Amino acid sequence: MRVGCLGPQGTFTEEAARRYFVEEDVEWSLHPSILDTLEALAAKQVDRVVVPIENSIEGSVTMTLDSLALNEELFVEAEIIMPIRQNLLTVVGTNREDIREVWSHPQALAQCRHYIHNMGAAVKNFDSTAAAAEKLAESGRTDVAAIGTLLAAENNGLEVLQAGIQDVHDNFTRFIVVRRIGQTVRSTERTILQLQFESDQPGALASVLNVFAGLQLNLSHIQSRPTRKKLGTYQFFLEVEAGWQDERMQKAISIVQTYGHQVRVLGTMNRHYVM
Ligand SMILES: O=C(O)C(=O)C[C@]1(C(=O)O)C=C[C@@H](O)C=C1
Repeated sequence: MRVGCLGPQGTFTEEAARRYFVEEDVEWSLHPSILDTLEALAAKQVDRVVVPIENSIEGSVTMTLDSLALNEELFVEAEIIMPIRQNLLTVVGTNREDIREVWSHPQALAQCRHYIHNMGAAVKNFDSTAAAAEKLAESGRTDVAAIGTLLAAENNGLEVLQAGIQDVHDNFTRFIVVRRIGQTVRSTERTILQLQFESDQPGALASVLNVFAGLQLNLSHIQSRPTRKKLGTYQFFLEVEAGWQDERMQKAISIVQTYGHQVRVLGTMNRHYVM
């Protein structure tokens, strides 16, 4: 199986993907950004991709949600949860007092926001934590640090100046495994829905939420995102604690559709912890 994820080697996503697909015979394909990873799946260059969707400190990875919403070919088939330990990586011989800039992926920088603020350093965004580590090693700069994995330090000959620098000790990221639509995916645990309202009316969202409540379906996540059509108009992503094939789930979807709202099933997934 060909599996795609964010590269270069040593990203958190690659770590999660390798731990999840541990028993499969995988041909790995690393991509420069989350968007490129999902595009490779749509273009049939790979069979599955793993992308981050939410972090316990910083919240949703909106690029992933928006891409799922825009591309009707994609379907989520599993969920992976992995603990995230951020590390301050430097060129050998760097003094902490000399660090003026910190380079990393925006999600990683956000997870260490207070730590970086206390250092008095500026931040610079990269497409992945491993890309930042690679660029730091190439530059040889001793006034810059990168934030990333221990593997990225090892791969690039960087020193781990400090480990576990995320602002909250218990830090977890949720990743999803995505495939192209086609074959039926079975799961018992969770379904992701995209909800769009035809018109803005009082109680529209409340009436939808009541349908799930009435059928004893627990919502584990709700996120609003712009419709991208008009300022101040939103679509919603709901995660519901039941598989797509669950009778109550099917019933909830058809009731919401009879209200005239658009509901699309973005995937159905069981949860896997990789430690
Ligand atoms: O840059 C990486 O290493 C990634 O795998 C991306 C990513 C993310 O976008 O959330 C994955 C896990 C961590 O939360 C930090 C960064």
